[in-house]
Amino acid sequence: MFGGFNREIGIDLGTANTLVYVKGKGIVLREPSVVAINNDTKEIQAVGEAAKQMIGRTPGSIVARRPMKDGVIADFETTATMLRYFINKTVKTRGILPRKPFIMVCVPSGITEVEKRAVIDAAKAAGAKEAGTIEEPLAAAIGANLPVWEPTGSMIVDIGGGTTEVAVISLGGIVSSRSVRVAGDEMDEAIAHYIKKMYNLMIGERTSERLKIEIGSAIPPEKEEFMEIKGRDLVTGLPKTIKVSSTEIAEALSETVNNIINAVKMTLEKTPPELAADIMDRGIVLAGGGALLRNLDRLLSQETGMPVLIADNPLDCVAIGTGQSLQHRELLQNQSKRIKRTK
Ligand SMILES: Nc1ncnc2c1ncn2[C@@H]1O[C@H](COP(=O)(O)OP(=O)(O)OP(=O)(O)O)[C@@H](O)[C@H]1O
Repeated sequence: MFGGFNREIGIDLGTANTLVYVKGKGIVLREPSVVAINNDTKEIQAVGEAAKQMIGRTPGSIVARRPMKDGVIADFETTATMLRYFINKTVKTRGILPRKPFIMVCVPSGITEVEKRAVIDAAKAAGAKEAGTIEEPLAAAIGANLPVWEPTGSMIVDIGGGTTEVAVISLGGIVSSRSVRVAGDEMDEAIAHYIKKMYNLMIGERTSERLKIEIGSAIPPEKEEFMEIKGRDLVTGLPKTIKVSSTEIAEALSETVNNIINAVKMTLEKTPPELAADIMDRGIVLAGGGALLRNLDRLLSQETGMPVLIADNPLDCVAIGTGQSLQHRELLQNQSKRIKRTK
């Protein structure tokens, strides 16, 4: 019924970024999941990239916030407004959104039925003929081209902004999974904390993220790299510039990285032996922006004794998988009926 060319849209409603995928066109919108609100009037000042630029730079009355912080919908009203804004922006600026599309929205696993309903309502309010939701690990696995519909075990580790979702999937369903609130945001916080402790320097969220992306690594890299950063000296209260090394950032990240590795190990321990053997053959697949942290694949492989691969487009996997899942709506519906029956 919804098979018409590009009437299907997938939206990855992520903690850090929201992506819109249109069948036949690919990813057409990619913006930070940030909303700036005027606290006095409660009016929305900016959404997406414009709002992200405001983080840490707003006057008292305006707050730039991430309505999905920690991988859950912390502020539903704002999330719904943000979703509507992104759908409308896709229609207006690109003019490619089909009329009355079917919209599939990827949501963090473990959100409540009420929250799912509210996401569906927000998508409908933004013009969807019909809307559905898919859980993030399943979408990531589809986007990473794992054989999720077959009777074989696949393991996906999706390291996003707020959460790391580890799941073993077989026959279109999640067999065992673990979701921990330790991912990219926590890495940024760990870096800021380390710089404060070692240098008495306060740095902003965006500076820590740059350190992580530019010189961060899960194990100290063979070739040392350095980066200059600016912050506020906590002793003098004045701006100051310092030079930080990649070894220092690896040290700052070690605890967070270990927590992610432990989540993978715990999920492997709960995985039935036949499926574990399949994963051993195929390897653990990393997705999400956190998969790009240098040497994380190497360290995870050393720690688990399993092959570890990074998905082709780790940042886009979930959005692509969400869009592609529409082709398998019937399988998804059957699967969720099966899961409800066995609960
Ligand atoms: N090269 C990189 N190295 C390390 N981390 C990176 C890199 N590029 C992006 N990231 C991090 O990836 C995270 C965003 O990933 P992604 O877009 O997959 O998250 P999300 O889907 O929005 O979040 P969630 O899955 O929690 O809902 C951010 O924390 C970002 O800093």
